[in-house]
Amino acid sequence: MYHLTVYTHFAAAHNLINYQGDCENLHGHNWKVEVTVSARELDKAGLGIDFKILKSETKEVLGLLDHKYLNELPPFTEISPSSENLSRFLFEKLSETFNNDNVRVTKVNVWESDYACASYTAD
Ligand SMILES: Nc1nc2c(c(=O)[nH]1)N=C([C@H](O)[C@H](O)COP(=O)(O)OP(=O)(O)OP(=O)(O)O)CN2
Ligand SMILES: [Zn+2]
Repeated sequence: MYHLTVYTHFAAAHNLINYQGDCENLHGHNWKVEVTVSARELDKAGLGIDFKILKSETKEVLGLLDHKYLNELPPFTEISPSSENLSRFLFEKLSETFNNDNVRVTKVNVWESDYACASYTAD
């Protein structure tokens, strides 16, 4: 199995729901997002999936969140827009985009700072 990872980012505002502390107040982050897909086979060019496609399609999905107030967007009107919930949301959206007979999204890391990251994986 081949594992490919791309790295991109988005900026947004949020406030945590059901949280007691500073983060219940409106604030923002420049989230960094790492997407890993796994490919069983390579094409004739030796690629599992072209990084160009992986990056451009990932950016399109992140466009749903970029420069938005996350708490106004489903499902974050109902669940807290924590990095954990963002990683699962992005994992599911990116799986709709990329999964096929050969390629599957296997991990999404969401970094809300240089020091703190949440991940969602296939298992
Ligand atoms: N497990 C999680 N914990 C926290 C999350 C989260 O998504 N998952 N999110 C937050 C807040 O979003 C908050 O903005 C982060 O605050 P904090 O950790 O205090 O970050 P700072 O950059 O301000 O770091 P300092 O170390 O306090 O300078 C909180 N927890
Ligand atoms: Zn925050």
